[in-house]
Amino acid sequence: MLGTTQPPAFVPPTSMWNPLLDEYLIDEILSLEDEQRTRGSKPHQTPLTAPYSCADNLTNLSSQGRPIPGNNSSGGSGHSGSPVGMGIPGAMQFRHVVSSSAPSSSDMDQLVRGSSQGPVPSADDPEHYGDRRKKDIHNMIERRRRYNINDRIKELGVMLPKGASEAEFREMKLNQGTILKASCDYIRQLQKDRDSMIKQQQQQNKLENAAKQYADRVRHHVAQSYKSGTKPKAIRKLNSANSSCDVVVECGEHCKCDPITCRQRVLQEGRQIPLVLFWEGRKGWGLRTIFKIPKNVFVGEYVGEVITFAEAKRRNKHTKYQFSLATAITKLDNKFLVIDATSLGNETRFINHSCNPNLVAKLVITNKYSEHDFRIGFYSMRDIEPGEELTLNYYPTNVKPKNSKKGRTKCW
Ligand SMILES: C[S@@+](CC[C@H](N)C(=O)[O-])C[C@H]1O[C@@H](n2cnc3c(N)ncnc32)[C@H](O)[C@@H]1O
Repeated sequence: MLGTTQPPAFVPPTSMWNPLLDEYLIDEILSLEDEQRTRGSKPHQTPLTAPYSCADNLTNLSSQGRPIPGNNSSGGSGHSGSPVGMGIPGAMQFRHVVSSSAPSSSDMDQLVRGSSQGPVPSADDPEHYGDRRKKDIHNMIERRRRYNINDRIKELGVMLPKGASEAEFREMKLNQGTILKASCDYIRQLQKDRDSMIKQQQQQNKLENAAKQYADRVRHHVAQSYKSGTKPKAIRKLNSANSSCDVVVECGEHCKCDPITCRQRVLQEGRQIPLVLFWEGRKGWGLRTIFKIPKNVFVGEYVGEVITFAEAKRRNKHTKYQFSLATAITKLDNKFLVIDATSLGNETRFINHSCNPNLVAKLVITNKYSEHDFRIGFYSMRDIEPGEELTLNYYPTNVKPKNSKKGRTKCW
């Protein structure tokens, strides 16, 4: 290999061991050695004064006027433990770390100088001498590589997570095989974790984008409705909320409308008008409005436990918070259910009775395919002034009041 103008085609190492690389190194060392010997034999040439290291040669070849193809690295000293970018083709990919327990540069130096123990081969037999030197250097490199591998495996063992308990970990027989296997497992786990983190991050980004788009759409629609002069949903009137209609049908999950802009989902959005609880003397607690409520506006929903008539009858003596659908409408498919707000309910259970009410109760259907989605909504029958009490006729004319005498509606 030495003496050829072109270096051998270099295959980037896929492992720590690369025979081509060894050959190349050995040839380079021997050629340097030859060069020195030749220089030293010429009397008028300056001998080498600085301590000369074989390992230094490996890393400083390029600076000594022997260009090595592909060598971009300035190199290190090659001494124990320091990362060295080898001055050889493909060195960029091959970051070599010299083992701390490996034979040192001076060992290598000695070897190259031929001061190692054992008979020195005669210089008269250059072929034999060359072969012997080659073999020694090869062995030395091989030893260094082995030490290096061992040290890196030890390092991996120290870096591995301790697992369940440190004591258990210490008891584990950490031979090189187990360390390598545990390292592979650990790296695999890290890769999995990284993948799932990336997925989570992507999911989160998606959700954030969706939320942002949603908020933008809401802002856009509110701005549009203000521009076109329509009122925002909070005090929007519902066409069907007039006293001549007992049933209000809202858009539900089967409607194709946009849930944000749909004007037929008023009750489903909940109460928008602020109300206050007020002590009404003999009537007990009552409900008042702080702001003016225009006519035909949704005010609130009566919520509670939905029970059967039979169950309502059984509980009747113990509660005053039952609201029967039959009192809001006369008949709906013969299904009369009762909403009991005794143990579960909201502020609308404090609406008191009046023969001259300002609210009307309506049956609201939000999902026409489910009989359980009948709900009770309260709507303003007229304009209600700020501070006025909200009232409802508990006994519409077509329903016989439970405490009436001779069919006459009891009215306070
Ligand atoms: C649904 S609750 C209304 C809230 C009730 N005021 C409270 O403090 O719990 C119905 C009860 O309120 C009382 N009530 C409602 N309207 C009334 C009125 N106009 N006059 C007297 N009491 C009334 C009756 O005791 C009735 O049984």
